[in-house]
Amino acid sequence: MSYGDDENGGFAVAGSFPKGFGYGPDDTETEQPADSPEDKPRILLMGLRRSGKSSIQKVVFHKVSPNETLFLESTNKIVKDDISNSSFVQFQVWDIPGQIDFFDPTFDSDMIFGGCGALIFVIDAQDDYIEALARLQMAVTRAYKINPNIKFEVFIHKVDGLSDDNKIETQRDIHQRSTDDLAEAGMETVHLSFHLTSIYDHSIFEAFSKVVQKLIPQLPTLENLLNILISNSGIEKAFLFDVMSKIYIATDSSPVDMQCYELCCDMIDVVMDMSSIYGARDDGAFDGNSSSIIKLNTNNVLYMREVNRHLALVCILREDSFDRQGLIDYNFMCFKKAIQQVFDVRKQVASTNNSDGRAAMATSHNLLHHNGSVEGAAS
Ligand SMILES: Nc1nc2c(ncn2[C@@H]2O[C@H](COP(=O)(O)OP(=O)(O)OP(=O)(O)O)[C@@H](O)[C@H]2O)c(=O)[nH]1
Repeated sequence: MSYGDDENGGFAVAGSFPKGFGYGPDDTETEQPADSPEDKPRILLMGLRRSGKSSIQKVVFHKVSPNETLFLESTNKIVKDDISNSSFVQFQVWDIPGQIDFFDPTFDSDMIFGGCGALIFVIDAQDDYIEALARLQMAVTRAYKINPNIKFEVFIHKVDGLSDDNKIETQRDIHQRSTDDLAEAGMETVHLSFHLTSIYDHSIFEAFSKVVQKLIPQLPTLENLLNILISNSGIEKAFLFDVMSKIYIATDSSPVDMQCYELCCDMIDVVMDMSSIYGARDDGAFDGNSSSIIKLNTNNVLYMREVNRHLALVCILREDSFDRQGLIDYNFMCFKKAIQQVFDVRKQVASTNNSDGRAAMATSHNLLHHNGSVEGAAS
């Protein structure tokens, strides 16, 4: 059974968009004015020196291998990395040097925290973290006063060096101490989220995915669409990936199994490598009609379909469900159309705002990169 118009019609997204978001300047197919880099929503990476901030940025967004980060030079000034050119997610990642002094008059906290969507605080779990926790509290207090909408994310990082028991104990201890510190400062309403991360496995991509998802206003709609797709196609798990960064911007509502996520990431790597060698386009990237099937010896199939220039659907399903590939493909086409509609609504809202003279200002919600025309991306 495929899903029809009635079910698709269920996503009333128009009213849910915040006013004033725009599209990425690199999207030549849109008519929206370009945001200046300073206006783009940003994710801040903070933490003590050598905690691993630059490494995270390089591994997730620049395809640097973890070993190459071993001898990274210390960052001395704020590094602004605009990742919107290659990615569906439209933001800047700012790497704030560990030694920066929040009370220094040259540190423009209003500007830095004002347009910030999420603040990621990186704590080196292999080191003594007492100083890091004091610093975390200082950063959160300062940032929250300026912008109470910031999402605070704590990466308990470098956990590759810890045993499983130790990881859990460290997370519990950091959680306890940091929430106690905040309560003492009268800020018990501030919510911190904790993630165990390492650049040596997929945990850093998973954690970044969770951070980015919180900043995507269309997330519930995307999740609904994925739920409908999988339940009607015999798919076990589906991820909507930003191909370049391997961040998944949405998945269906069944729990995420790390192994399954890793398989899907590996599939993206394989397919991108193949297309960079044999792809028809100069940039080697997928086009809108690309697909790939990998059959595993566990009787499962990995199936990847390109949604647009930046996004791909990667799903895992049992081999016997894949016998009905025609049905899956039909449902996928409906899914792709629905995704297109979601972003078309967004485009309309933005252009209405612009024609009213309310120029699109970037907000923390301004994350998704609209790919003007799905058909346009297909060769
Ligand atoms: N074992 C392990 N080492 C890591 C991990 N992430 C980063 N490192 C190492 O930590 C060291 C410091 O990393 P950087 O990325 O330079 O740290 P930083 O926070 O940017 O440091 P500053 O620029 O001084 O603020 C490097 O040698 C990295 O290889 C990790 O997940 N596990």
